[in-house]
Amino acid sequence: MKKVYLVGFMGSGKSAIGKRLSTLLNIPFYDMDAEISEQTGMTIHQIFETYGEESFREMETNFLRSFHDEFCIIATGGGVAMREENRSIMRKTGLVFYLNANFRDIWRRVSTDINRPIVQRSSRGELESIFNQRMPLYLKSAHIKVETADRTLKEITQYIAFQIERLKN
Ligand SMILES: Nc1ncnc2c1ncn2[C@@H]1O[C@H](COP(=O)(O)OP(=O)(O)OP(=O)(O)O)[C@@H](O)[C@H]1O
Ligand SMILES: O=C(O)C1=C[C@@H](O)[C@@H](O)[C@H](O)C1
Ligand SMILES: [Mg+2]
Repeated sequence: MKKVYLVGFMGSGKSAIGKRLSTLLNIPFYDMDAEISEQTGMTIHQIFETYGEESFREMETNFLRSFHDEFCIIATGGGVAMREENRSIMRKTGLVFYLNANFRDIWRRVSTDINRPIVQRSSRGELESIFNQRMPLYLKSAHIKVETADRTLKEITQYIAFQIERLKN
């Protein structure tokens, strides 16, 4: 197995769990949002404002296309699993975990965060409808669905670590 990808909606814990997994298993960790920010020297917000969302989506696909071969953990951005090409690259080059969270928890975690442009421009109802539209595509991208509701970050991390150890050869 080459890579471990974490997919799921904004606030489902991809970045937080990715970091913890990396420490627990001693595997390098990359956060796509942070990597793209670093490459461009801009925040995600600035990229959306300056170039538009579609250009950001191209940057995500380019990241996946060109990322080097390495056994590592990758926390994807919340929209990455929406593109067929992205799903195909992830499934071919690694093991994909979908972090399933309920919308109530997600809203509590992200509604006041200024760093997520899609949250900033959406009402609660609009965000919930995006969440519902995206769900089938997260499922389609994933090899394993992880239920996160009522579980601590530690419990979720340990469960995914167990699955990685089980499937890595
Ligand atoms: N199961 C959980 N229990 C407690 N806190 C959680 C849990 N999952 C996520 N969080 C917290 O919610 C916040 C958002 O999580 P995180 O930034 O990891 O989401 P994300 O999936 O990376 O979102 P995005 O797609 O926007 O990058 C963080 O403060 C994280 O610690
Ligand atoms: O769900 C999304 O579309 C996004 C999630 C974040 O990780 C960032 O990639 C960006 O804010 C867009
Ligand atoms: Mg993240």
